[in-house]
Amino acid sequence: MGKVFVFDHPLIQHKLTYIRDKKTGTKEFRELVDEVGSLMAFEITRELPLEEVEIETPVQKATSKVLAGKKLGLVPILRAGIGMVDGMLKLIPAAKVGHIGLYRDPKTLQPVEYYVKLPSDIEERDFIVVDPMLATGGSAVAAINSLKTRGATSIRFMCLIAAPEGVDALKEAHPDVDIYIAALDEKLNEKGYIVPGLGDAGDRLFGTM
Ligand SMILES: O=P(O)(O)OC[C@H]1O[C@H](OP(=O)(O)OP(=O)(O)O)[C@H](O)[C@@H]1O
Ligand SMILES: O=c1cc[nH]c(=O)[nH]1
Ligand SMILES: [Mg+2]
Repeated sequence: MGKVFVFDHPLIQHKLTYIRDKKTGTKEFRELVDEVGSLMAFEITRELPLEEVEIETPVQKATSKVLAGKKLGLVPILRAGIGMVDGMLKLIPAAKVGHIGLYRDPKTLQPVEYYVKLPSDIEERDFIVVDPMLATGGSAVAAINSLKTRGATSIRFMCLIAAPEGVDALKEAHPDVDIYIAALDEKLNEKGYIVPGLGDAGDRLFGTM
């Protein structure tokens, strides 16, 4: 079964409070989501494998560590996932970025896929699917289905805020996928929004309320 990790680093928790606050406007919201994207990228890459290489410092020859293993692929779920990608790329600039476009039908809450563009070397990469919100879980499950159908075998999911319903749905559908979140909230409301949540992440990022 996939594991769930909550990033309780004080800087992430502090910034998340201002992201949640309805008084935070679009510009600041975007900046904060970008910053938390970087901080979460730092945490999620903690276990990346290293290998020793030979180098020469100005003083003498030395062995030192560099990243080894499979290359990374980031896959934001459009639109809102885009808000976290630049922050992540600041720390892992060589990652390739695929995009999966999905919106949640407001009546049925079912995801509707409208765009998929992924790196060509899918089997070679460890993917991190990124979306600020894991609500019913429908969008994350569909995005990961889409990646797996195209050949991805190593996938993790990262979001800012998750509802217990979304975590359960994702674990059930994709038990091989570990989930990384900044906060696990209380529940979903009758419209499928996370409570207390932050509202509609895409609308707040792009100012489309
Ligand atoms: O877990 P779920 O119930 O599927 O809900 C979560 C999805 O809803 C939001 O996207 P939205 O449909 O609002 O699209 P947007 O990013 O274009 O605003 C959010 O960014 C997730 O993708
Ligand atoms: O609370 C929620 C639920 C789904 N999508 C959002 O953007 N926010
Ligand atoms: Mg939205």
